[in-house]
Amino acid sequence: MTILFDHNVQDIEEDETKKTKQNDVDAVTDLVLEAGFLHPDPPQLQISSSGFIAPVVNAFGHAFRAYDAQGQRQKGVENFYRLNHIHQTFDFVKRMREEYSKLDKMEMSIWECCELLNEVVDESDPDLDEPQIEHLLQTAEAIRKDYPDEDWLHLTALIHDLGKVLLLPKFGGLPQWAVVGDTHPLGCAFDESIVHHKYFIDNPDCQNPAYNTKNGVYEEGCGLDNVTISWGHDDYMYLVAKENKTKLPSSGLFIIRYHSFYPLHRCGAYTHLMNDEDKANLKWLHIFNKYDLYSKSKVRVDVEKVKPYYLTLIKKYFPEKLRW
Ligand SMILES: O[C@H]1[C@H](O)[C@@H](O)[C@H](O)[C@@H](O)[C@H]1O
Ligand SMILES: [Fe+2]
Ligand SMILES: [Fe+2]
Repeated sequence: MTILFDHNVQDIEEDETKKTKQNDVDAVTDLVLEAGFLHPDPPQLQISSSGFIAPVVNAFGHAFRAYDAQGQRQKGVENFYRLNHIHQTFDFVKRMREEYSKLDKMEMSIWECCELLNEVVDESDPDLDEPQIEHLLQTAEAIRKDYPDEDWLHLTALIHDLGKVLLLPKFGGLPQWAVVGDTHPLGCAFDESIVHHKYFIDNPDCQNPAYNTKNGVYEEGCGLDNVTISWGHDDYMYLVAKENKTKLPSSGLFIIRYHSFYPLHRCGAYTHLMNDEDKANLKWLHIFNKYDLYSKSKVRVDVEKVKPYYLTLIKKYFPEKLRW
């Protein structure tokens, strides 16, 4: 089997190498092997310098995040991004943040929310068509295996996509383009690395010269907290966690808030807007992203078996009931 090194994340991983034992990092591989879509030839695993083993193909037999591949699912995904890029404007995001900061939609616990995600399927995702609760547990269990001592990271993984409840009628029933998919800043130029960039041509913000330069309405180094990012499940869950006074560390909140910001954490775009705290937190986001992306598989996690562990974490970091 060919071994490919993932240079993108290499520098962060060097610090982590000690923590990560080779025979402890096969959670993802196990899941994929059991599902039976790995073959020794051609090579279907990538091994990064830390020993993290990532499958090269997704459950549909395509490369991960292959937005330009042919197929029915890709067509739906492209249409999703067309709508997302046309309708997410600076003003739209401001209105959404105002509305959802009220947290007046619902009262419930974190676990109750996990169960609600059983109803949710994400149309923006070329790699997954399982109910979202599977994805939450797959991500959390995979990261738990490799980072057994970082319980905050396990819980962060479990809750990172809970914001997708915005799709449900009780939470306003927002359309998919306002909830899922990758995110990007508004109020400055749309970077070429954004998936299906061509559709921004019909976004009204393109007509506003103040929004069309590299810095736009921002100052270099202003910090991501001061940047308006397209509205969706990331920012909503960040608001919920913060306003309900979670005890998660700032790196956990950063992961939740920016995990869909692929132009930044995959492509290195918009880094000029970061401050020092963002840079420190980005290291954890890089680690998290591998598990978020490559743990997507058809192999189900036994929910009842792992539930007691996650309930203790929820109790440690969150109040019993949260306002949503
Ligand atoms: O399609 C996916 C999905 O919606 C994820 O939850 C999100 O975090 C990713 O950025 C996106 O590409
Ligand atoms: Fe997500
Ligand atoms: Fe996710």
